[in-house]
Amino acid sequence: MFRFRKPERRSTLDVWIACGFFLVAYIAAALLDLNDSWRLWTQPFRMIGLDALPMALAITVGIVVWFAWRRWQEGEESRLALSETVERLQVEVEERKHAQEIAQVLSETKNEVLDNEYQRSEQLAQVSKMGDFLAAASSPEELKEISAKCLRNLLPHLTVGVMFADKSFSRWQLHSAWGEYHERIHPHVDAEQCWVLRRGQQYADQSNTQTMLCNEANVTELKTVACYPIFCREMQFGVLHIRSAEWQEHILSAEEEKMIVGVCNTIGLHFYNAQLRAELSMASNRDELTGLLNRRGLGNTLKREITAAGQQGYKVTVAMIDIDHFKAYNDTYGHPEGDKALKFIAEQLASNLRARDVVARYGGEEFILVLPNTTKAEAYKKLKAMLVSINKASVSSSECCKPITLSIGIATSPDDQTDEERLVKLADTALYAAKKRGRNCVIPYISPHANNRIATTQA
Ligand SMILES: Nc1nc2c(ncn2[C@@H]2O[C@H](COP(=O)(O)OP(=O)(O)OP(=O)(O)O)[C@@H](O)[C@H]2O)c(=O)[nH]1
Repeated sequence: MFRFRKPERRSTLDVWIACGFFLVAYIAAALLDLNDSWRLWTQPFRMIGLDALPMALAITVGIVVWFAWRRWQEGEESRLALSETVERLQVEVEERKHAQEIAQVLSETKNEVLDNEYQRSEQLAQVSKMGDFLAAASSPEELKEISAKCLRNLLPHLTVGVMFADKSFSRWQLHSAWGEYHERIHPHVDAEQCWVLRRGQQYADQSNTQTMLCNEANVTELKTVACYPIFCREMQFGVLHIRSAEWQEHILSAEEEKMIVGVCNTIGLHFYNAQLRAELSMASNRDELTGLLNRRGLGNTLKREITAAGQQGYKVTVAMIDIDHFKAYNDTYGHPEGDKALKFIAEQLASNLRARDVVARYGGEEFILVLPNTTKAEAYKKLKAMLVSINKASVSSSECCKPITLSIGIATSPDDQTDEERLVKLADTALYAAKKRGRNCVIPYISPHANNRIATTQA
């Protein structure tokens, strides 16, 4: 392709070209001069003495041709310059277009990243809110409700079932389900059939073989399954079950999965804490030796019963029970035998009660019975019979080294007192009278004076 020459080189070339033209014109003129017709044609000029005119004309023609050629060449050069400029501009336009496309892609990616970040921060806010609510939950039912709600907010677009263990931890009941195919999720699953529960790990199946699927997954027409355990320290509390009607390599993206596993672990931790709290509260309200309520456990129960009795207009009778000569029993047969005897009495008392009655170990060898909806006379009759039956049972039981007798004092609310502590104190006053009266008897509280009199009267 023709390229532009630099101006200084072009001017030198132009001189040479002009000389060339001149030479060509001169040679042409000389050759023409040899030609007859040329001589004939220039004859008139010679006759009038203008011999040089043909040469001058030839030179002029040469110069004109040269100028025409120069003009043509310059036009060619500017056309070339123009086409190069156009080419350059086209390249520039292409480059700009490309840059614009990159900018567009970058801006879209940025928006996507921002959207994802926003979504993630929303989800984190929800998870942290869930953590607060879970920490404040006061029952397993509340924990289940809060967990299911949070999971629903995090995975609203999928078919999901949230299952929690029943009391025996052998069956997982469907608590909540949502999504297009939620009706196809089974209402319960047995622990032995669930790979998540058996392995204690998340389980996903996106193959179309279904060989490893639990019965729950096989019977439904849904295809891909992903299950996540809700557990803590080997204790399984629930399962998050996600289904899809399509074969999918991943139901959840890697990011979503990471978040869901974290949420399930948090829920598991709260269930575990709640269980620990319940066990702790149970332990602090229970007597270790007999398994009965202890004095702390009794406090709340007695208060509740007295309030209910006041509201519903019935009577509650409290019986304070003490084993007779228990120090001597311990001294004679040893402390371990004394423990056995205490357990025996606890079992006897519990087995003689109605479902609503409460028995507690008040301390040492003292027990308390709370008998709702029982008058003093009814309690007296019932406890007298109990006294005899426990004594009889102790005779034949291998738990007791010798027959055991009990002394019992009773007081009734609202007749004697409506305050639980004072009511127990009155029952204790009656018990003191029973001891004084010779033990192995039931004494109702009447008044300090009357009880004193009863105590000193021979049985
Ligand atoms: N084995 C055993 N003995 C206990 C336990 N708690 C308290 N005791 C014993 O219970 C006995 C109570 O004795 P006391 O308060 O003198 O009464 P008692 O000997 O039963 O005499 P009375 O009540 O007047 O008939 C003490 O010897 C305590 O050591 C326990 O958990 N296990």
